[in-house]
Amino acid sequence: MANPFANRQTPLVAVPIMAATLAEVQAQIVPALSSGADVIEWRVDGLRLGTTELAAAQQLAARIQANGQQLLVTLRTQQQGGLATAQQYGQQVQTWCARLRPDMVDVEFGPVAAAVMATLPPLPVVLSWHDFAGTPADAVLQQRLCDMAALKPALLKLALMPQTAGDVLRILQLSAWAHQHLDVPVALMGMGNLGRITRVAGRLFGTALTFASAGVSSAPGQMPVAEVQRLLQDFGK
Ligand SMILES: O=C1C[C@@](O)(C(=O)O)C[C@@H](O)[C@@H]1O
Repeated sequence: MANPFANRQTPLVAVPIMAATLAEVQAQIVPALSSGADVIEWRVDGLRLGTTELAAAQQLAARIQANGQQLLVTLRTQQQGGLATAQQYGQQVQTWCARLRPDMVDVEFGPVAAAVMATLPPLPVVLSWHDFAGTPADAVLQQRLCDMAALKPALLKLALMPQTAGDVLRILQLSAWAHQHLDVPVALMGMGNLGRITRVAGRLFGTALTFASAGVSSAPGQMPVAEVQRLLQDFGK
């Protein structure tokens, strides 16, 4: 299985779809398809499909792939800033993979991550961890990244909430450190306005994936996709 995040010069750009109903997905998918983003992240936490709507949802997933974009399915739990319950988390992720047949899948880092990964189909796994309150100490984050890398996902993703310019610098520095020292591609981002620079400076600091908005934002600080693409090019020169 090829790793789409390996050896990237420029980060892949993902845009989220985050909807409660099929009608909302249908509306959000239109700008996402024409956005030029490499990846569409379908945040399925919070999505309620009626029994007759599954086939239509599957067609939307296939449309993303036919459009040459990679489909990332993410079920974000309440503990990590999403809407899904943590109950039977692995089972829920498995079910969404079977339904939408994505190209890659998000798994939240935690005590059950390894067991969850073992039950999934052979897809690239984006192993994620969020802190919506702050940016923990460097030693804590380095240890977390090492623990995550031990599970051998396709990508390690940390989203942190910088509170000071110093935190922003630490995120960028940690990104460069992880890129150099770990044998797994990484994506580190700062949320909120302060963190925005981390979403566009990835070419300098070794980030393999960044998140932008095609109308809908799934985290504070996401910028419009065209702006992110332009700045990624500018800062990488
Ligand atoms: O993990 C991430 C990163 C993210 O939280 C961000 O900060 O852009 C947005 C989420 O949708 C995604 O699953």
